Amino acid sequence: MSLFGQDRSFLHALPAADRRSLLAEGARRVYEPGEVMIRERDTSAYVLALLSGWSVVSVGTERGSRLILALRGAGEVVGDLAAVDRGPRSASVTALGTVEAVAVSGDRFRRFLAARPHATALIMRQLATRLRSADVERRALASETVLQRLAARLVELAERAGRRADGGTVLDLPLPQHDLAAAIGATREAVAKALRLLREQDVVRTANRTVVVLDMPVLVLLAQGRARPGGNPADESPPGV
Ligand SMILES: Nc1ncnc2c1ncn2[C@@H]1O[C@@H]2COP(=O)(O)O[C@H]2[C@H]1O
Repeated sequence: MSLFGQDRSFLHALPAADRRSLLAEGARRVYEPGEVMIRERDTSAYVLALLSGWSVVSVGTERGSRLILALRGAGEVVGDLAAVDRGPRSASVTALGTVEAVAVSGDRFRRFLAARPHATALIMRQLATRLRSADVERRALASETVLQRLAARLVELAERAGRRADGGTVLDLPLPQHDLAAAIGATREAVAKALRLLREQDVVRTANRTVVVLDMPVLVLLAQGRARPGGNPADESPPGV
């Protein structure tokens, strides 16, 4: 499962001349931390090419909570679905920190793609990656414990946003810790319980906005469902964890 996009973002994969043309089609915008850049179900159709900062893609749930679908950063485009299919916005996109972007109207973005088959192919690849990731996510939700899903998320965040320090891998989370629950489709209580298990076994250490992974090999095994907290095969996870 993956919160992040492809290694090579849309803007970076475009030839430099095309990248300049696309950015010249739009207007620069700066979003403050927490500002909604795109609102779920809106009928707007602009595309945002992200220049810097992190944004979070999420949907509201029936229970009034939110489910985090993805994190998007510099070089990526968001808002492509409405621009392509002219439907309402499929999700909200919110700035995590300050985000700098260029907003290109849906019409201009479609014209840009129509004139450049390789750019259209990149968008198709992005959609394919997203669909694959959504399939993996559905399987995880249907079959994995909260502990396993949390471990997998932490491994991913460590690989993509981790740095070696403090005797482990420090995750300077682009995501506040309390959003971890929203990122694995679990309740906060279940995530707090899973984190406690990981802490008790010295697999992670947690502080305000950071998580330090102390034992990556065990975290990876937990993510793969090949280890149990405490390492005792008889030590079954309680239901929901
Ligand atoms: N599962 C997802 N993964 C990554 N990005 C998404 C996902 N779902 C929606 N988005 C992005 O969020 C945007 C919301 O507005 P759009 O539907 O126009 O386009 C959407 C995509 O760019």
